[in-house]
Amino acid sequence: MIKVAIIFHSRSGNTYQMAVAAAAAAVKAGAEAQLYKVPDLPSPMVLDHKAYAELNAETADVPVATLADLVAADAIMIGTPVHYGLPAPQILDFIDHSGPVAIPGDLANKVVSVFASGSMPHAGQQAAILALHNCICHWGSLIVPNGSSVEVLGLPNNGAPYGTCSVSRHEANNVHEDNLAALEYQALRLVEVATAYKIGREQTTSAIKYVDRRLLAEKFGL
Ligand SMILES: Cc1cc2nc3c(=O)[nH]c(=O)nc-3n(C[C@H](O)[C@H](O)[C@H](O)COP(=O)(O)O)c2cc1C
Repeated sequence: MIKVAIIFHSRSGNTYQMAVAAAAAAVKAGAEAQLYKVPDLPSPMVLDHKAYAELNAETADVPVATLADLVAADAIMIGTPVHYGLPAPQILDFIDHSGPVAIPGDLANKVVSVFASGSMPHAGQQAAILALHNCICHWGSLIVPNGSSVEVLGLPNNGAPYGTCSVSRHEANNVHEDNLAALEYQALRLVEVATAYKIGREQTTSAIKYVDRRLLAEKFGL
């Protein structure tokens, strides 16, 4: 069974709502799904303190992501709020610390897909997703975008081929049903690609086997 790790950061619940929908969709697609929140930073800029406190209580039992969780997964979804047109710094900080598994190629056979929530239309959701696509290239993983061929992706509140984007209008837990439907497609597509890739890898020679772990251990202390 394909294991999907859904890694997210959220402050007012929108990205969390998207992550929950993605997990349900991955399970519906026949995979095993686990949500992970990335560690918070020491002094987060919080706009909606009530929603932040409620979300902290609601996600108290959601495990904090570790690098081992990335390695254990076949497929990874990353969910982020948009911060000044970029992914949230919590997500970037987590990725910054992924060297010990990224450098030796332990993430190279992962299939990865990204979604984002911003407050306003055209205010950086796609830029944030594409910024995370850059990181995924450094991991050597396979990016699964949404594309635009399927009807659900053309619903009025969808349209970004890169990954599902929501517009919260500064409201907590305000993800539109069009976006939830797009996430169902995105998770199904991710599970499909991860399944095909897993079967295909059993029938081919892995390029990753050429990684010289001894050299990396010497150079980076990994
Ligand atoms: C520091 C900061 C910067 C933000 N910058 C943007 C931005 O560039 N574009 C945007 O659409 N929303 C921006 N927002 C709003 C959030 O992205 C938006 O409210 C999002 O839905 C929050 O997701 P969450 O409910 O999962 O926390 C910003 C919020 C914060 C706290």
